[in-house]
Amino acid sequence: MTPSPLLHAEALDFGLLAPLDLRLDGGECVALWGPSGSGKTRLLRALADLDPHRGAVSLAGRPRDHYAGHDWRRHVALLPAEAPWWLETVGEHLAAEVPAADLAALGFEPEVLDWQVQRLSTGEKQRLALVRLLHPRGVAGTPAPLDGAPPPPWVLLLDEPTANLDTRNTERVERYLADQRRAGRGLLWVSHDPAQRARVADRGYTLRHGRLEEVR
Ligand SMILES: Nc1ncnc2c1ncn2[C@@H]1O[C@H](COP(=O)(O)OP(=O)(O)OP(=O)(O)O)[C@@H](O)[C@H]1O
Repeated sequence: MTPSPLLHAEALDFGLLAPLDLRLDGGECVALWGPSGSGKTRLLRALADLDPHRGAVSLAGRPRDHYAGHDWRRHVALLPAEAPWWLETVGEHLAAEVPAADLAALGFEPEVLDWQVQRLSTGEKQRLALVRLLHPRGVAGTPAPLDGAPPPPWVLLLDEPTANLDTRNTERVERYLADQRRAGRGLLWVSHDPAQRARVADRGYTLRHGRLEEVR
């Protein structure tokens, strides 16, 4: 029997594209690309259950309805192209126990937690939003993971996570995300860069003529 995919969308319809099927396994990185305005962000938002949609989406074999809304979004976590920041300091946005190793992997000293958000550059915001995706503040009662599963999030929906970064920081982010794959998380990664897709992804989906097509 084929094991169920980590994330599975069947006949997903959010009003822009033909109803689409998509699967993502744990430990897999799948690239997503297509022209500007083709619907990549809206697809990620539908998978994260942030916008209305029809069709069946399941996580670890359990349908969306099995999970409370906040629990789904904790497990199927979206990194937007421009993540919002609403509190004064970086540290206020992150879990109190955010590992220094995660900060260091993305080029930060622990002092970054005291930095004012308003001083952050675009690229610093992008890298710190990735740390926050893995270690958000104020997530009550992290559910016990399934056997062998990493702590949530299990799926990372990444909207051009290196768009504002130089080569060195792009490498840091790629390494950090490779570590997340090794931990068993599944990555759906929007990238316009064919060289990056070849480096990081096992396969891909492209949006063409209002349809999602799988590319191997
Ligand atoms: N809330 C919304 N309501 C209606 N249309 C929307 C909404 N958000 C986005 N759109 C439209 O849906 C289309 C797809 O937008 P989307 O942001 O998903 O594109 P994209 O593929 O991510 O593009 P880019 O590569 O430029 O980021 C665009 O025409 C956009 O204007």
